[in-house]
Amino acid sequence: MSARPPWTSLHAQIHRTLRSRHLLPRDRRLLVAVSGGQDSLCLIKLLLDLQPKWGWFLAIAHCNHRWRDDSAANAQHVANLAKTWAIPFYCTTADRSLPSEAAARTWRYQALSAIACQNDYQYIVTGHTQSDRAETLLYNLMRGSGADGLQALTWQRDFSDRLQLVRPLLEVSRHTTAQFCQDMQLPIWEDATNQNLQYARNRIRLELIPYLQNNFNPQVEQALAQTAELLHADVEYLEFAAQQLKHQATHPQDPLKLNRHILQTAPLALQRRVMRQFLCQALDRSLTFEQIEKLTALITAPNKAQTDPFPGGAIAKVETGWIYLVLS
Ligand SMILES: Nc1ncnc2c1ncn2[C@@H]1O[C@H](COP(=O)(O)OP(=O)(O)OP(=O)(O)O)[C@@H](O)[C@H]1O
Repeated sequence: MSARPPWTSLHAQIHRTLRSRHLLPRDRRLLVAVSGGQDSLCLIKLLLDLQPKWGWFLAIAHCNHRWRDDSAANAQHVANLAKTWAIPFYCTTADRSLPSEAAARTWRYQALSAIACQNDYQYIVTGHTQSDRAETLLYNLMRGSGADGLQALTWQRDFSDRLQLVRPLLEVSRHTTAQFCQDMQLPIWEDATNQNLQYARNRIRLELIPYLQNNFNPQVEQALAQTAELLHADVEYLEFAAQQLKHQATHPQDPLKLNRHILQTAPLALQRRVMRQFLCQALDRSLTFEQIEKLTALITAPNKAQTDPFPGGAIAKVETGWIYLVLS
């Protein structure tokens, strides 16, 4: 008989989080995204240890960006771990060079979704931590994000009707995942690019956060993550209220026409969100703050006012009580 795994306070914390937030229901098929770094190793070990209580079917997915000389060795390292734990392993390798961190991220999520869909997994689980959440909030704050960007990394996100992304470690610091890996003797694969100060994200992690911890608040990561959590609830509510307002303001026979009188009585926060939802849906792309502001301005603009063309050529115009979008 194999010995039972040790039960630590972190096991108990994650067990409680999964239960209270209903993140990963029992008996589901989970695809765990493992880079080989400390956070995702901590995640997979916790899920393996909790598995008997929850009845999940676990598998590992690794994405090889081919960014580093040791990328193939890194993938092999994760493959070996999956073999040791006797769980399925899926690996995708990029077939083109990925020009930026953002491009790599987009490719990675597409690759993970494809593996999940082809092999019938309902959940992709990642090892994002409280520290990632705090860093993402700071990064987006400096880029001028609204609350939507500052809610930074949510516990779960729908990829489709049948596939969800879940991040169970959002209340766990990177310090804790490192300690856990050490205690459990998990073989971390160190990613040398994490130390490269050319990347803004690394400068935030290695320079800005330590500065804030030393000079302002030792618990700054926790405080920022808490801000993200509060903003998340606000954003959820505002998006819901905006959806309802958009529904009321949309012309019953023409989805490209909005009633200005209804919008004029709403607060600016909702006007902006309605305009963003309306434009994103009609043009099927995300838009900049300035483009949404131009459309919002039409709510109170004189009759016959219009915007410059949006990407793709569409123009919004005012016709007495209505704003309507003319697609090119
Ligand atoms: N190469 C990889 N293969 C599989 N999973 C990965 C890989 N890289 C990252 N992940 C998953 O994503 C999580 C977050 O990693 P990291 O913080 O490096 O990514 P990121 O680019 O900042 O992602 P995001 O934009 O989603 O925050 C990891 O804990 C892991 O679960």
